[in-house]
Amino acid sequence: MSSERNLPNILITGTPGTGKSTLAELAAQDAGLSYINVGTLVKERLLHEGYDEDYQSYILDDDKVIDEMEEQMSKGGNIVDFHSCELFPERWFDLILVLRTDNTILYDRLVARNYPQNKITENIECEIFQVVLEEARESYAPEKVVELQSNSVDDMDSNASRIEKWIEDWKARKQ
Ligand SMILES: Nc1ncnc2c1ncn2[C@@H]1O[C@H](COP(=O)(O)OP(=O)(O)O)[C@@H](O)[C@H]1O
Repeated sequence: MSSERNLPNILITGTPGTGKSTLAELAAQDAGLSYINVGTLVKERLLHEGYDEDYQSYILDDDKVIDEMEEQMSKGGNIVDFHSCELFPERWFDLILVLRTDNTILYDRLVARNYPQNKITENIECEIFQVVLEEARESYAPEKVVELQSNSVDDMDSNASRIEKWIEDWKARKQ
């Protein structure tokens, strides 16, 4: 399906706090692509079935999310940011990047966000057991899934450069 698009779609996923939003915004800006923060979209367009007070997060309505995004995704040129990846159609993405962060660094980032303890524990366990990476490998072709370290600002810069280069290569292959 990617042949129908003139620009690629990239998914940046990973445990909350690994740096998805920071990297996705930077990469979208560098490449002139659109940035889609699915969490924000869910909140603003009411694409959920309510709020889980214990985990302080919205319960997604997957069908509404897909319907809302379908048209823009079919055009290409999107960098999508979300902490889960199995709900999206496989055909949407040309590259799936899974950000990884060392536990102690991730812990400090989540504490700085004032997350409740149960949500911090859940997310640290999610990172230890590489839940999102496994989910990505099960949901997408293995050659499209790339794991990226996201511990430092240097990591972020090199990840942004890698994405920029990958987009250029994708466009060159299209011509
Ligand atoms: N590679 C990185 N190195 C250092 N700090 C980072 C890095 N990526 C993100 N951060 C910081 O970590 C926090 C969480 O980043 P954010 O992009 O909001 O994560 P996510 O979108 O995955 O929840 C922010 O304060 C951000 O500035």
